[in-house]
Amino acid sequence: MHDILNLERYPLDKSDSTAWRDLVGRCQQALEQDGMFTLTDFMHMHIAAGETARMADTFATQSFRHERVHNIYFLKSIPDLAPDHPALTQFHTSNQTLCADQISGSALLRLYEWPPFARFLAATMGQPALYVMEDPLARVNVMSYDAGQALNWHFDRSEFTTTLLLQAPEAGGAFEYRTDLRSDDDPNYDGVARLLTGQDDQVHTLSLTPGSLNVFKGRNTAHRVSPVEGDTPRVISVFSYYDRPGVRFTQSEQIGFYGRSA
Ligand SMILES: O=C(O)CCC(=O)C(=O)O
Ligand SMILES: [Fe+2]
Repeated sequence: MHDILNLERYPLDKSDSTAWRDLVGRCQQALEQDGMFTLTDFMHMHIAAGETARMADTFATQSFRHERVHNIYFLKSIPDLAPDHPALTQFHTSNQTLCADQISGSALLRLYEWPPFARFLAATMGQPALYVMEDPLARVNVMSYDAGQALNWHFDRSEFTTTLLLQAPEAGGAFEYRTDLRSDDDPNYDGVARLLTGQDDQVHTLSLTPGSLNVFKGRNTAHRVSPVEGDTPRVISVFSYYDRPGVRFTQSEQIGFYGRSA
C-alpha cells in the first residue's frame, strides 16, 4: 500500500503502534468536535491524478448522469410538514457517476478492500468493525462534476460518509457543511429552514486538496458541494462500509441511484 498511500504520515498498517493510536485519537476528537476529520495527502497526489486520467474515457462514455430535483431529505413529503414549509425547498443536483464495476483494477478498489483501511475507519467511528458491501455497484462510487454541476443540500442515509478527492476544480466545488443541524431525536425543521434560506451562521466551507481523505457524520450534518467553476472537473470517490457483512442494494435502489442494476 506504500505505493498508493502516505503510510509514513498515516500508519494505517501499524495498528498496534502508538502512532496509530494517536492518529485514531485525533480523528475521534475531530469527529466529536466538528463532525468531521480530514487527512490531507492521504493518497499520493500522482496516484490520485493517475486514477483520474485512467477513468476519463469511462466517464465520457459510460457514466450515469445523475440529474435530479430533490429536497434535503431526498423524500417526496414529510408527514409533519406542510408541502410549502421552507425545510422542503427543492434544489437541483447534477453529476456523472461511475460504479465499482466500472473501475476494476483501480487503486480505489484496492484501498476499499484493504482490511487495515476498514479497521482504521471503524476505530475512528468507535465501531467494533466495518464491512465492505457485496453490492457490485455501490461499494465504491466516483463522481465527476463539470462546470455548473453541484451536489445540493442533503443529509446522508448512513451515519458516516468517507470520501477521497481525486481532482480539485479551479474554483467552486467546495464542501459546505453544517454540523449537527439535527439529531436522531430532533429533526429541527425550523433550523433546517434557516439553513436553506441562508440564515445559518454556522455553515463551514472546506476546500479539499487531491489525495485528501474526508470522513464526516453525514446523517445529521447537512452538507452540499457548491457549483464547480472552470474547465477542470471535480472528481471524488465515496467508499461505503456497513456495520454488517453482505449488504446489497435492492434492484430498485440500484436503478434509482445508478439507472441500472447488476
Ligand atoms: O463530494 C463530496 O465532497 C461529498 C459527497 C457526499 O456528500 C455524498 O456522496 O453523499
Ligand atoms: Fe452526502
